[in-house]
Amino acid sequence: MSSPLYLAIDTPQLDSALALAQKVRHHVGGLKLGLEFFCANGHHGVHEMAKIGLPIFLDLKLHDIPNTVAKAVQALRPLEPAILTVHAAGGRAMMEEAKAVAGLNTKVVAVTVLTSLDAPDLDDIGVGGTPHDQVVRLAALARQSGLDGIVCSGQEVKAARKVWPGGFFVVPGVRPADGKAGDQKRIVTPAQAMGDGASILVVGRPISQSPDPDLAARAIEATL
Ligand SMILES: O=C(O)c1cc(=O)[nH]c(=O)n1[C@@H]1O[C@H](COP(=O)(O)O)[C@@H](O)[C@H]1O
Repeated sequence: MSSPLYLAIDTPQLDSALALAQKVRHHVGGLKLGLEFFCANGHHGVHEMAKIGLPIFLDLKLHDIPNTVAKAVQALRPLEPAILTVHAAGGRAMMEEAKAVAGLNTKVVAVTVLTSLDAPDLDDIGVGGTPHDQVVRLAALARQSGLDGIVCSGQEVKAARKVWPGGFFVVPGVRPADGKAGDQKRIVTPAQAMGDGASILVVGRPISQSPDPDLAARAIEATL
């Protein structure tokens, strides 16, 4: 079985992205390409990364009116990503349209509450209640909208799994017990996230900033 560990390749430089992916490719299950990579390298960059032979998770967190998001998803179809993200806060119609035009082999997953936000941050943007309640609410909405799953922190994955037993749950913001949180606020260990029902884990800096990325990936894998 392939590893549930997806490496977040957060760099705009194609050569560094390729070099990092080559180093860890035997110990991760997929590569996540985000906004900074895509803005700098576009479709060409995704094609180059796909040559490594691992599934590609295209994390563009689309969030706009339904028509615009649907057209963007259509424009991404030739890339055939294994996973694609949209923001659940874009609403039901936006999620329905994104799923309707995505390729059959692409899982469309909705970002619920970013792992960099805590309860006071939600309050600042006018969202009452806890991250936990908001994640559970948006998980139910993503499910009703026909998506394949959600992105949430490891702190809510157990509760989200209860409302959506068959969902595909992506958990970023995981940190080994001695790892630096950085800008992440709702962190758990990789083992806890998997035990609580994550389908895959997204890990960036604990691997990419390590002096030995392959060793760091293997050390995380060994805890799962
Ligand atoms: O959609 C994501 O992947 C995502 C959602 C979220 O709520 N939090 C989050 O950190 N991410 C992504 O997961 C990765 C986490 O990176 P590290 O904090 O370096 O492990 C980054 O690429 C983020 O863009």
